[in-house]
Amino acid sequence: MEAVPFDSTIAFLREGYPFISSRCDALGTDLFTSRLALRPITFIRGAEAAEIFYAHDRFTRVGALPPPAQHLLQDAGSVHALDGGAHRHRKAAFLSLVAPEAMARLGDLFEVQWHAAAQQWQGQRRVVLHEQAREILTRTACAWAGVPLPEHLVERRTREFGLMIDNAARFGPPNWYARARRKATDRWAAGIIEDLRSGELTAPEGTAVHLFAQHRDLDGELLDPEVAAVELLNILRPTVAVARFIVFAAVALEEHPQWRAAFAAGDESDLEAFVHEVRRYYPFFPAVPGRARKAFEWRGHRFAPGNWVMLDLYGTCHDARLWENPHSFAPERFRGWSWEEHPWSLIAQGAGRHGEDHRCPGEWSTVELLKRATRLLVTTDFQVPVQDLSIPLDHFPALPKSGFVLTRS
Ligand code: HEM
Repeated sequence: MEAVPFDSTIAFLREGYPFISSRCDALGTDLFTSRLALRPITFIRGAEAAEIFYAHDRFTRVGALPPPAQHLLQDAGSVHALDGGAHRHRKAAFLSLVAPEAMARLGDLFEVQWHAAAQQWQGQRRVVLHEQAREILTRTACAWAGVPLPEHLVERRTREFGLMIDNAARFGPPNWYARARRKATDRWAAGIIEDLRSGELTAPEGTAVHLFAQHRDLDGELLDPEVAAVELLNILRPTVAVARFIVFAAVALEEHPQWRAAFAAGDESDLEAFVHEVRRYYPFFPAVPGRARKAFEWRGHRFAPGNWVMLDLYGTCHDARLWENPHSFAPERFRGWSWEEHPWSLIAQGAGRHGEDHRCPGEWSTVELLKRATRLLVTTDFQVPVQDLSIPLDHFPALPKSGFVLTRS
């Protein structure tokens, strides 16, 4: 392994998720500088780095993600692109959607859609869990968010969300295609917001579409329909992305059958711990980029405003100083654990405080959906045929090559 290349682009793409942490381990540090696409960057890793990166508004996301990724993920005008008071105000709106009752409703809708899909599986010899979960989640997310989704649009919307997720870290034609397709999704979502505002459509209070159609920023103005649409998609797309974690939960149940046996027997005392371990152990977002807003110093390194920094999420979730045997799948480690007490260690979905920092407001949805999916995976009748369940770490975002094939006896 070359210690630190002058430009890390090729090494990062070739080595994938462990790139930052393997360099940090080799150098005995939590910080090193290099370049990505020739742009100077500082890579940081670990719980203290997570605190530096998330707390006290030290970093902005503006200008941090390359446009090909940004357009497919959070996009311009979103909560992610805001800082300070404007960010906290918009973030509070997101957090108003995730109260316990709303999570129970999300989980119930998911179960209904899962059972409907499982009926269809009966007529099929084999299905791919990742594809099925994406469609189930597209239906679930739209129903939960108050978005009308006629049957003839289900496949199309599922495909568009999938393209955004799969191609955010790719460059060239696949990314251009996904971005072109996203334009149609943006128009569809903006149309729904406009129909709601004109009264042509109604949605219950407490749903995401109702919220973003009515939401006013700190200046008292309604969001532009395009921005409200972006925020609506920032609920729908990542909810569909939970399909990857559902596949990882299925892999974990297959490779650690004692958990399948416990949950199937109705012992759910470790269900939440299992779900947190799925989020910690399996690779999803490798790292998050930001740009320094203020000058400060950490570990002898001087950060100047505008400096580009990348926090290692995967490496921090596998940091041996935080996790005993970090490369073992061991849900027991999360018994009695709470993210309020440990905001800087399980950072697969960002770090810090949800209301103040850029930490993911979808963590409760993710946990709820994963708990429901795990329960359904152990109670739905199917077989797991021999297949390659290995997860290549040099592909962003990762997934077993088979997508997890299920067959029926
Ligand atoms: C599929 C699993 C998910 C993963 C791996 C994930 C990951 C992340 C990460 C790493 C961040 C922090 C980004 C940063 O610091 O720059 C984030 C932020 C965000 N996530 Fe998630 N997320 C997931 C699910 C969700 C869900 C289900 C929702 C919505 C219901 C959601 C909505 C958001 C939003 C709106 C932000 C921006 C928050 C802010 O800037 O304050 N995510 N997510």
